[in-house]
Amino acid sequence: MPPVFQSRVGIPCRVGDDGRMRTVAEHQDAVRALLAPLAHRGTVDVVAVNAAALAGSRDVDRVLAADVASPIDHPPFDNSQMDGYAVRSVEAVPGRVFAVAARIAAGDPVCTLEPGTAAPIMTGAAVPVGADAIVPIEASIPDSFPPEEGEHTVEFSAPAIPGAFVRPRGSDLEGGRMLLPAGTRLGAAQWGVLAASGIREVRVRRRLKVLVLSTGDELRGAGDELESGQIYDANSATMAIGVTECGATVADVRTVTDDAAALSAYLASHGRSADLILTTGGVSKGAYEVVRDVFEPAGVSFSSVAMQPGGPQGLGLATLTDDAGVQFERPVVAFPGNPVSALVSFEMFLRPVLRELDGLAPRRASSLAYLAEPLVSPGGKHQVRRGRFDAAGAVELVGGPSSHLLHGYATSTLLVHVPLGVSHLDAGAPVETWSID
Ligand SMILES: Nc1nc2c(c(=O)[nH]1)N[C@H]1C(S)=C(S)[C@@H](COP(=O)(O)OP(=O)(O)OC[C@H]3O[C@@H](n4cnc5c(N)ncnc54)[C@H](O)[C@@H]3O)O[C@H]1N2
Ligand code: MOO
Repeated sequence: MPPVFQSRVGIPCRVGDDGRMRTVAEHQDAVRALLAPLAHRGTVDVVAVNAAALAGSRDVDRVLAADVASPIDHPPFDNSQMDGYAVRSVEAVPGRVFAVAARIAAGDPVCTLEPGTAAPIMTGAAVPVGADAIVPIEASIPDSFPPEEGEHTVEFSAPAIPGAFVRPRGSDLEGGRMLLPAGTRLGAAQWGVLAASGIREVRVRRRLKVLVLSTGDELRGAGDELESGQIYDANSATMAIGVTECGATVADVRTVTDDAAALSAYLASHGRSADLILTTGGVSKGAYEVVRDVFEPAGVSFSSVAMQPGGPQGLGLATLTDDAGVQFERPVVAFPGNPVSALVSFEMFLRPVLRELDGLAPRRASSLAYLAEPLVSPGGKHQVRRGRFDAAGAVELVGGPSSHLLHGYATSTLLVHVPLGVSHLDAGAPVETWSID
């Protein structure tokens, strides 16, 4: 029974008959297995719970490495939910006249309410000892606070119910209980509750470090003059930013030439700095396949995956040697150089695993949609096209299937999946789409 690519919206398809190529699902599993040990990267970072330092920093988006218990009750004391009067509920019947006690503002220390009095209290202020209910100012007569000077009286138009408009101490969370468990992704609300607990710093998972290497003699960087036959390097940007969007960090991003000795020297000096080495280019069948030349002898396998674009792939644990002559191992994921091939490979193989390792939702939102136009696909491969919704909600394709069409990719909002075994789809046919908007 040949392996099956199980589409996320349930379109199963058989693998082609040649039996030589890996299926997408098999390669996905291989990448996940290779990178699984990175889940147990030992060290943690300590980040200060400091709004000013966190604002605008990448540290806002971190994952807790350890459980955090609350050192205090939330709220830390019974407090008023309304601007009104703190009263003893048994006394507060309509028609009864109260002497107005001293005002209680948020931030004032806890005081005591004398019997027969009602204390003006502001939202968030500590409920005085003896009071068990708050009457909102709207239910008082007069319905505005009297001046602080002089003696005043107040009555209420409705009875006070015990506990009314009191926010009891510990009603959100009692001190000592779990505030946030290990593995929690920190966002605005989570940083807020840490701050509200008075916690000064938290231990977060260290980010994965990825070495991003683009290979090719033809590649130049922004600011360089292009000479004949040269192009600007796109993959350094797509891969480094893709990695960053997965919560990982880029140990170094480098454009390297098709010079095996130079790449080996670079790996000797920088290879240890990363958890993972991600390369683009130099993996197919040309005369200058530097990635293959350097990593194949180091233990990385190069094979074809039944996917288009993104067919040629390298994957494995490389045994490398550092400048001191000491061997070390690093997982290597090698994508083809064509920019769309590299991006589609990233989407299909690396993005889900990196995001999962960082506690992020691994999958793109997917939906079944209908093609606005017919398409053809190599039946023996899972094709990934780029597209967007037209005005009628059908999927129009953006550009052709070729793997150099990066502008088309950049102006698309959908990846359109044409499963293995399908060589033609009519307009109106259902397709699985992933939102890359
Ligand atoms: N005889 C064969 N030729 C090719 C095959 C094959 O099976 N037999 N496969 C083709 C496929 S499919 C792909 S994909 C590419 C993969 O090639 P490489 O990974 O070796 O990549 P390069 O040759 O280095 O580059 C391919 C293409 O992409 C451009 N490129 C590379 N890096 C970048 C970058 N960082 N930024 C922008 N553009 C980049 C490069 O200039 C080439 O045009 O092989 C096919 N050939
Ligand atoms: O498989 Mo290649 O990645 O089409 O250009």
